[in-house]
Amino acid sequence: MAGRQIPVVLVAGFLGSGKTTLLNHLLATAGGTRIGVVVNDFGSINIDAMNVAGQVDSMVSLGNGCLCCAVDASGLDAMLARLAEPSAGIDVIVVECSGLADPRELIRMLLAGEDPNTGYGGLVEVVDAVEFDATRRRHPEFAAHLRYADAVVLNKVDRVSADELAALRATVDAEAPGAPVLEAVRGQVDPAFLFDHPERPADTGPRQLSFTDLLAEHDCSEHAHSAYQSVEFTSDRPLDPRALMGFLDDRPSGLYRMKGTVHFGIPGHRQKFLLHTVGNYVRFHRAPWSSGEAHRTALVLIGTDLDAADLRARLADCAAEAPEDADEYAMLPVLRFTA
Ligand SMILES: Nc1nc2c(ncn2[C@@H]2O[C@H](COP(=O)(O)OP(=O)(O)OP(=O)(O)O)[C@@H](O)[C@H]2O)c(=O)[nH]1
Repeated sequence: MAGRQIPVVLVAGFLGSGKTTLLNHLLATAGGTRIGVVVNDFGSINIDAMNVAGQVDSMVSLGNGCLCCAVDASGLDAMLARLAEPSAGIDVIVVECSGLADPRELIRMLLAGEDPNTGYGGLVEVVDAVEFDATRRRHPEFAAHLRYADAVVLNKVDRVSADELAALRATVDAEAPGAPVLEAVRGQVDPAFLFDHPERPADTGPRQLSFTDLLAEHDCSEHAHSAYQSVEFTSDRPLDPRALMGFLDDRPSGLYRMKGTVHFGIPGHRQKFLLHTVGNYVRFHRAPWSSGEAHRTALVLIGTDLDAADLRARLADCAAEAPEDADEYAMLPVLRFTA
């Protein structure tokens, strides 16, 4: 007889909405709750996995593509079964979907899953308060995912005005009828809320998961990700901060998301710089290199109509000649965008 099923909670949301930030917050504040994590990156460098590594009880990372297309139900079952080993003592499993995943497909796989120790625990949809309107216009199907949400985290509310927030709330309430909406800055919501989410209301109306919807023919080519591509760039040579800022100022309009680590190697600034761009937003965070970690730049660029060779060449041109001789103002353009 199987014991209690471990709930598997999906965290979904468009590129850069704040899923990894939310996950890190949950991991940091979950207290005694042991969380197993499945991280999915779009792109073959596992930036998200790197950004949560070290905090988790047990992690499976799936690189190289979108979780909903890369695994079939048995693949997902195998990953979950690993995390659900009784010896791991995991209380809840959180699956961070890639920013281009279709959660319906994952819900379907979880509902069809055969592992007796795990069961579907709900969909948490992260909405980017700044980008939501634009994303909704470009990708109506993403807004449609909200109707499957059991809870919505309306994130980055620090970056919108009270009026914008009120308008956004109205839209999200309409798109996710009955789902609780949690306004958040940096994903800071009470984990108890997401792991023990309220029962669905009796009349779940349009949010109800219909098997017809979920079992509908799933054609990956119709996903948003078929229009998106990811470009990886790595460099062992430090990058020149002014040159990199020049690249960022002049990045192609289709380049929606960049994330990864940058190595400048300038005296006083030899730490790792984590770079995030989402739409027009650019932010660096400093972090220590882990012991044994190579001091190198590793970036993933995600967008539409990208010229991969040109982007790689332009980034390669940012390599610094002699970072140790950089003048004292060299880092200023980067530090202006460093949190
Ligand atoms: N100002 C502000 N920035 C935020 C907030 N939440 C996240 N960010 C920033 O937004 C950027 C993207 O956050 P991530 O958590 O990496 O987003 P993600 O959804 O995991 O991204 P993908 O996996 O690429 O889809 C990072 O620079 C975060 O620091 C917030 O509430 N306010």
